[in-house]
Amino acid sequence: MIIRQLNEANNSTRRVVSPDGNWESTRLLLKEDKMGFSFHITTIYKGADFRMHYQNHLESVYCMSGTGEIVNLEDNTVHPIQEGTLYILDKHDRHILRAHTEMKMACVFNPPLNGNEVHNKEGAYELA
Ligand SMILES: CC(=O)NCC[C@H](N)C(=O)O
Repeated sequence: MIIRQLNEANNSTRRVVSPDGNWESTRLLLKEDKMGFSFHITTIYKGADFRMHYQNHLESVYCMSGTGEIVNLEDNTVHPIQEGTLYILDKHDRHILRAHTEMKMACVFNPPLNGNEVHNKEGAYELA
């Protein structure tokens, strides 16, 4: 069994701050834990408006607090995000995320991240 505390992880190298100024993410569970997925608590900063395309990963994102919206660039639909919303990028969907307020998200990635990934120009994480 593995037990981790967010407040401890926030003060460690598990906390990654994106150089683009849009988000930070504390990666509580990583590839090295051999669970087959990684689990992160992510803060999207208020006013963030950015494009992503996880070409190499599937991702589920659950909103714990805050409000915003996601644009599905595959069909140009816009979906509000609020506490309790889960969006699932099951088709490597190109998307834009907008934060109307700060948003706290719980994120699961398959395959798991190694720990220090930040987005490349495409808004993807490279595979190690
Ligand atoms: C929701 C989202 O994809 N935010 C970018 C950061 C990512 N969740 C991560 O934890 O690396």
